[in-house]
Amino acid sequence: MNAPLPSDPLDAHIARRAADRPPAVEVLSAEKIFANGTRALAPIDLTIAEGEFLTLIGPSGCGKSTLLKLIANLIQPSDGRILWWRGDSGQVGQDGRGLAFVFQEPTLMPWARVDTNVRLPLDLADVPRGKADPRVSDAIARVGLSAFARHYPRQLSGGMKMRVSIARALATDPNLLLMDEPFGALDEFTRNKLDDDLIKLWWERKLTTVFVTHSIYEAVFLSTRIVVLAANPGRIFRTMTIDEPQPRGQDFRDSARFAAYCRELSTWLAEASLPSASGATP
Ligand SMILES: Nc1ncnc2c1ncn2[C@@H]1O[C@H](COP(=O)(O)OP(=O)(O)OP(=O)(O)O)[C@@H](O)[C@H]1O
Repeated sequence: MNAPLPSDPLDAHIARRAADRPPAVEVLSAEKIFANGTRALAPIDLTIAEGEFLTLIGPSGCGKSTLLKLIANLIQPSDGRILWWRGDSGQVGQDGRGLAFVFQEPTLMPWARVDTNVRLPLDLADVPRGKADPRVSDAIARVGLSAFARHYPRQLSGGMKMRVSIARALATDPNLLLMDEPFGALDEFTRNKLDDDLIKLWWERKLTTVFVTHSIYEAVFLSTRIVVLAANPGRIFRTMTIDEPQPRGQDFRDSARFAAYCRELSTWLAEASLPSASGATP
């Protein structure tokens, strides 16, 4: 097959485009050592441009979730800094910018209907009902669940529950969407469908997104850039740019270029998983 292989460092074209946009997130020599002494991340430097869809992938325990939580300001770096839109990440929420975090579990309130679940972050922020309700309806419509707004979570499939979780994130109108293996528990068909919808949502809003997955196919399909991490301690192993037209669909999945990206990424993941790459002592 003659499909061109993906470029390793950002190629000049993409680098120029990324340079045109302000950085949404800057990870500046951020390191994480947990209280028990586990060195989860060696100092990491990573700049995420506004509007990027960046995916973190790597062997189990390489620090993907830790890096995502650092970016989310859910945990603090042991050293180094995280900046959001060139400001301290602790300031976010106070400057009109916000983030939403989607976890692997949809974490819905079982006793509350879909619309009430989606309204939760707005209720917590004391947004008046008159303002909140249209945003809730819009978010539910965006994930294709308008007909289920008055249903309870127990009446929904796993994929639909995850859509509710995404709607809840979108209702807050975030500037930064962080997703930690959101579709990892779903079957492949449902996962592909949600990936199709997610890429459309991302494309409509150009919402800066940081996504964690174990799936090579999902990473290649969704991302503008993929960061491969290696473990012990977690660090950036390689970066792959997926410079393909958006929004992507089944034609991209079926293309020779998609297969070439996946093959290359698979090789990199295998290399990142070797003990010599992980820095583990034999
Ligand atoms: N709260 C914690 N306290 C101590 N060690 C932790 C803590 N959270 C994570 N770790 C350790 O930090 C390392 C990175 O964990 P992390 O969950 O970020 O990896 P991951 O790449 O997301 O893993 P997976 O792919 O299995 O979800 C692991 O060695 C893990 O055991």
